[in-house]
Amino acid sequence: MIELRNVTKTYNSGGRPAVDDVSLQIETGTTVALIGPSGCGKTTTMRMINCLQVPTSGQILVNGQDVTKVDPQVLRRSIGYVIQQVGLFPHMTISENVATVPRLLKHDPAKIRKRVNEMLELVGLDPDEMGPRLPNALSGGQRQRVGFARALAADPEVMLMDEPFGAIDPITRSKVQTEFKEILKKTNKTVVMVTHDLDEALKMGDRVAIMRDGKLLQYDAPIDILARPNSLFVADFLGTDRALKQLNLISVRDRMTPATSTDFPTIAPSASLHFALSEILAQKVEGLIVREDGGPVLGFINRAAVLGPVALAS
Ligand SMILES: Nc1ncnc2c1ncn2[C@@H]1O[C@H](COP(=O)(O)OP(=O)(O)OP(=O)(O)O)[C@@H](O)[C@H]1O
Repeated sequence: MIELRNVTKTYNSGGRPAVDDVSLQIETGTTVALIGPSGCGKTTTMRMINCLQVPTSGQILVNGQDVTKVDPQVLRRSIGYVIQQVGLFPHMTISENVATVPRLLKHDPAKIRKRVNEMLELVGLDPDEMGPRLPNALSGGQRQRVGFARALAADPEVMLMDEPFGAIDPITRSKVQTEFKEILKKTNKTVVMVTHDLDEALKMGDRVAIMRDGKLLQYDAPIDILARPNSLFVADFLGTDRALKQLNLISVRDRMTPATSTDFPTIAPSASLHFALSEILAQKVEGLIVREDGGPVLGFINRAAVLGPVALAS
């Protein structure tokens, strides 16, 4: 668990704080996305967790331990860090890059080799094909995967991710987001990520922290933030399509009813209500049969079921 207690950071004494009295708790195994307008203090907040910045006042605890009391080298090796520019060492092979922290930690070479291969496989790269290559022989999306594998290699409990998908094209980004999210859940990482992309924050975050002028305005699950923004600023920030955004966060499985007819197009149970609505509109039908590809009928979803659950505060 990561805990920020009344954390303030002022870069210039007497100036406005970059981070202003922020308190929040991040449960083990969950992901928090920090989001807000440029300059609101997201990056500073994240960088204080691995002591790349030191709080002016307040405390940051990782598993009950004050991060400013831990040797910075030890702290940074125990916290994975993924950044947009990836920062791979250009003259080292992909395998050597992924092995960086385990080598620093002086793990056994055979164990490191095994771990590197496991990590490359985990992020969808073939160790035999990709491992011997240099970073410049990879695409941007592949390099991002290597950066992620490198951060995971030492099996840190905590991962910090600074705009990790910023440099990837939108289609690859969506795929990589889904894969990284699954890996982070499977490996039970506690994650703090900074993003400028609201859809990314809503997709990746178990909770989203919305900041403005150094202050934490709202800290809630995506669905709750969309349903109940606590200020005009947050409501504006979420945009006028926040009802539609809620549909993205709920799956067909959660809203389907028993099927009484099979005479409709089909949709997968894991599809979002947003996708179901667009299919219903595009195909001009009343509803859709829910089933896995080639599997038995699981249920039915109609327009009313899609639109019913959207709850918006007035
Ligand atoms: N090293 C620094 N020295 C002085 N001021 C800084 C430093 N780093 C950040 N700041 C200032 O602190 C404030 C918060 O910056 P920070 O980078 O944390 O915001 P951010 O929300 O991550 O911004 P962005 O979305 O533009 O990356 C800004 O006003 C910024 O100019």
